[in-house]
Amino acid sequence: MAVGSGCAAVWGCRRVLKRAFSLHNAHSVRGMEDALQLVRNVVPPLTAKKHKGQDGRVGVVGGCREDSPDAVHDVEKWLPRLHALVVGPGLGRDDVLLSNVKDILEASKARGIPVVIDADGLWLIAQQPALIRGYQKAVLTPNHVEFSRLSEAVLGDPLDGQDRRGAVLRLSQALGNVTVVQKGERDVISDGEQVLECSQEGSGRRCGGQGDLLSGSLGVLVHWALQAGPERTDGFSPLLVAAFGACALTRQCSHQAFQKHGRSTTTTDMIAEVGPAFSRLFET
Ligand SMILES: NC(=O)C1=CN([C@@H]2O[C@H](COP(=O)(O)OP(=O)(O)OC[C@H]3O[C@@H](n4cnc5c(N)ncnc54)[C@H](OP(=O)(O)O)[C@@H]3O)[C@@H](O)[C@H]2O)[C@@H](O)CC1
Ligand SMILES: Nc1ncnc2c1ncn2[C@@H]1O[C@H](COP(=O)(O)OP(=O)(O)OP(=O)(O)O)[C@@H](O)[C@H]1O
Ligand SMILES: [Mg+2]
Repeated sequence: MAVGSGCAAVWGCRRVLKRAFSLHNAHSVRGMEDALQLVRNVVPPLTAKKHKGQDGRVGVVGGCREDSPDAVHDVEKWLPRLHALVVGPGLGRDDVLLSNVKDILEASKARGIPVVIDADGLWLIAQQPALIRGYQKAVLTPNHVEFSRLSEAVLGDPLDGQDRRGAVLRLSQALGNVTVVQKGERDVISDGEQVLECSQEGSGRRCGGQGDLLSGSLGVLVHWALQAGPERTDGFSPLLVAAFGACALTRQCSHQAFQKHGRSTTTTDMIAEVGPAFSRLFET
């Protein structure tokens, strides 16, 4: 989407049409370039006027400390400093641990802290959907199987493979418009109102840990998008745009790492690609 004085009129006209289309049809899926531009709109500029942590302090609840008796108290101390929390990567499914994670989620919601819930954090949500129902600062990032478990637990029916967009929309609505990302060949993202699909070219490698890269980068993008506000996301929810950005970044990292390492690509190789991938997608 070219935006400049010469194109202002075109841009303005297209923008009105797009907004009309997108607001009229809640299931509209936006083009990749338009959606990438929305992500660019929320990336905070680097300036000498900022200090450490100002553009995001993100906590990860990944299972090491959450097994201790004082886990909730220990983590709660950090909450006032955090802009977002990522819950789930590497968590495990131990009952005592998940009980602590439940209390940490309750404390985070009470403070209005945005939460990204992935992996075994989703195992907990499938068991207790009420934990995040209606908390519109939550983003869930299920893979195929995790989505099916959630769909079964919340809607009573497993994944409808035919109509992925409808399935994601319905699950989001049933959870009170939390944002849901169904990862897959194309990532389908919905806040129960609108739907975005990310088809950024990734790779054929399905090494473990790629979902962790997605949920971690999403923790940062959620903070940036909420800080930027809906006026920067053209009528789309900031969380929807943040989720699209994390999906595109993760897939681009996979694509770049696979070009270098082929079948031996691991998520560690992908992490090394975050800088160049981010620049390619979001640095104008
Ligand atoms: N960094 C860490 O610590 C990480 C920790 N992790 C943790 O590891 C645990 C296992 O995680 P996971 O993702 O392998 O198990 P899950 O999603 O329950 O799938 C179970 C089975 O479902 C199937 N299946 C899977 N995908 C499918 C598809 N697209 N389409 C169709 N079928 C599909 C497949 O069955 P199979 O084909 O093997 O019979 C698969 O074995 C879990 O606790 C997770 O949190 C991981 O998140 C990785 C990073
Ligand atoms: N069939 C596919 N083709 C291309 N990209 C895919 C495909 N399936 C998943 N991806 C991408 O791979 C990344 C991880 O998705 P995946 O479904 O493997 O998550 P996951 O199972 O939670 O990963 P993890 O092993 O970290 O738990 C996402 O960026 C997703 O878009
Ligand atoms: Mg995963």
